[in-house]
Amino acid sequence: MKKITDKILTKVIRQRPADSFKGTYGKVALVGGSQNFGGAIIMASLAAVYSGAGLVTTVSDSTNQTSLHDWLPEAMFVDNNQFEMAEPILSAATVIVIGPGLGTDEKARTLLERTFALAKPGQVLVIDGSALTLLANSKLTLPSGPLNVLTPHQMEWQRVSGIKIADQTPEANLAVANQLNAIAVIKSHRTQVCLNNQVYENTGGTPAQATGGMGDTLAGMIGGFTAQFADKPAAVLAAVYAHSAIADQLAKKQYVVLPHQISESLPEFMHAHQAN
Ligand SMILES: NC(=O)C1=CN([C@@H]2O[C@H](COP(=O)(O)OP(=O)(O)OC[C@H]3O[C@@H](n4cnc5c(N)ncnc54)[C@H](OP(=O)(O)O)[C@@H]3O)[C@@H](O)[C@H]2O)[C@@H](O)CC1
Ligand SMILES: Nc1ncnc2c1ncn2[C@@H]1O[C@H](COP(=O)(O)OP(=O)(O)O)[C@@H](O)[C@H]1O
Ligand SMILES: [Mg+2]
Repeated sequence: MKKITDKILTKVIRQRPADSFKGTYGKVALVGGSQNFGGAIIMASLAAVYSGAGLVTTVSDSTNQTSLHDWLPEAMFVDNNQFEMAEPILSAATVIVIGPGLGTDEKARTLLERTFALAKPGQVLVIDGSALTLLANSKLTLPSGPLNVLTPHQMEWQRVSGIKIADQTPEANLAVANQLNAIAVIKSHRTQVCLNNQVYENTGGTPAQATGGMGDTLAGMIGGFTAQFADKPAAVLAAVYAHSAIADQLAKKQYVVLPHQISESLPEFMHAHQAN
């Protein structure tokens, strides 16, 4: 199994060209956040902005708008009850992230179906949290156009792949990822990424990360990294590594690392690990 190490950072994170503007760094649209799980989509949106996406739009339940803007005035907002307003934004996005806090009710399933119907070639579609549970339970198929990136924890992967947690070996996981024609980021204390018929194991991470919202943050980071860096598979690996490396750094002085602290550390961390 290949290892994901700090080498991936300078391979992916580039010094920004002077002659650039927000459009150079990609548009990320994030769909999620029910009335009960608003925090999840706020944390994912925070991660997308702080990892450097040029323009970020959050499509969520209207009850989440004020809290989102308290945390993140940089994000635009569309009420998911007016999904027709979100459609052109999703169509124009470089990356769509769907699932953090989406929930699994009928409204959520419709939002997932409509998003899948819009996703197209050239886009990256990051599927996380509730969207994975819905994918497994409602027998939806992944859209064939975009580069699909699945970010399950082990139980979500069990639901999607049918492989019980105890049987989730690299070989078994890779076989299903290949069958789905997707990148699978299978999260645990040592996250494994199935990509291009290889399994990569992350070398960072700490139990200080074991807190709600940590995966929502990773989904937003994968969104931000794939929006702005050309090599999309490498950008996924770099986001996975950076997420845990920042946590490892903070955990030297903290008993627990909060998801929003990972996001807030991203600009300095990326500055320190950029290549010329
Ligand atoms: N602030 C917010 O708004 C937050 C909103 N969130 C949003 O909530 C939605 C539901 O996501 P979810 O992950 O909380 O619930 P679900 O999919 O039912 O999985 C949990 C079940 O799986 C089991 N399990 C086994 N192995 C596991 C593993 N390695 N890692 C994790 N779980 C593992 C686990 O076992 P147990 O803990 O009971 O032993 C339990 O039975 C989703 O949209 C998410 O984005 C959260 O991010 C939190 C913050
Ligand atoms: N003990 C641990 N060591 C390293 N990383 C961990 C540990 N526990 C959790 N994590 C990381 O935290 C994240 C949890 O994701 P997830 O369960 O989807 O969280 P949530 O849905 O609450 O945001 C994953 O990236 C996982 O690798
Ligand atoms: Mg999660």
